[in-house]
Amino acid sequence: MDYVIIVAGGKGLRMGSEIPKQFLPVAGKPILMRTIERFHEYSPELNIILVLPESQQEYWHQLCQEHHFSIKHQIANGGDTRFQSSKNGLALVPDTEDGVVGFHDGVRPFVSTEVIDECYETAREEYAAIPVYAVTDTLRYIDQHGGGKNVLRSDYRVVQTPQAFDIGLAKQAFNQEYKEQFTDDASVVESLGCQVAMVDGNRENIKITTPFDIKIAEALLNQ
Ligand SMILES: Nc1ccn([C@@H]2O[C@H](COP(=O)(O)OP(=O)(O)OP(=O)(O)O)[C@@H](O)[C@H]2O)c(=O)n1
Ligand SMILES: C[C@](O)(CO)[C@H](O)COP(=O)(O)O
Repeated sequence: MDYVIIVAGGKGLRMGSEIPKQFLPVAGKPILMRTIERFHEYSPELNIILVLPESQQEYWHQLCQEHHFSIKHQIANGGDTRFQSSKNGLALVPDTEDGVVGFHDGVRPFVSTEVIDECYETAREEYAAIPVYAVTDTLRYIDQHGGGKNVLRSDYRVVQTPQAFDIGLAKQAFNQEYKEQFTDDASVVESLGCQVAMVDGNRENIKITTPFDIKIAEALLNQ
């Protein structure tokens, strides 16, 4: 059986909104519902685990009632770091389970079902897969003294989610002690010494982080 862990346990500080950003409506519907719908559309059989701060779970249930949102999911408590939130979600996947588990940001509602499929199928064959896309701006490295120099952008990729792994591998990876460089789930798996395959992401799969991203999200839905 396959799983997706949708992490929405963060503080949304860069958004600065009164309502946590994952609940903000885009074209009338909370972002988090749009994200969950994408995975249900990919596969109605997929087991969905949603990670939310305990203090927001009651509000989420109210929103689900208001919006008649009925896609089945389990809920895990958010942690102080993304690593801890992912780990709390993974704890709800039985140790005996075979298959693939994906980790996806609750605030990436525009992932395509093709990209989800590519990540899951690549992880089934190669144990670990993440979606990436090429950098389109010039990139500049800034040194400790405030100086800088351009770097070769073709050496870099922008990383998205879902990040998909063999369940056994993910369980082993998240047994490690937390390290500061764990900014995504692939970095946790790589710290075991494993290779992570890259697949093409979709450019619209933005992480809604700041108020500007809400404008982009509205525009994407109105095109
Ligand atoms: N302790 C944390 C931190 C982040 N996340 C989740 O990881 C995703 C990507 O993180 P980001 O967009 O940076 O969200 P926040 O950490 O909430 O934002 P900020 O850094 O602005 O506070 C989000 O869906 C966020 O809810 C999480 O589940 N638990
Ligand atoms: C996981 C992620 O979305 C991949 O781009 C990203 O690393 C999360 O970053 P943040 O540190 O939570 O902003």
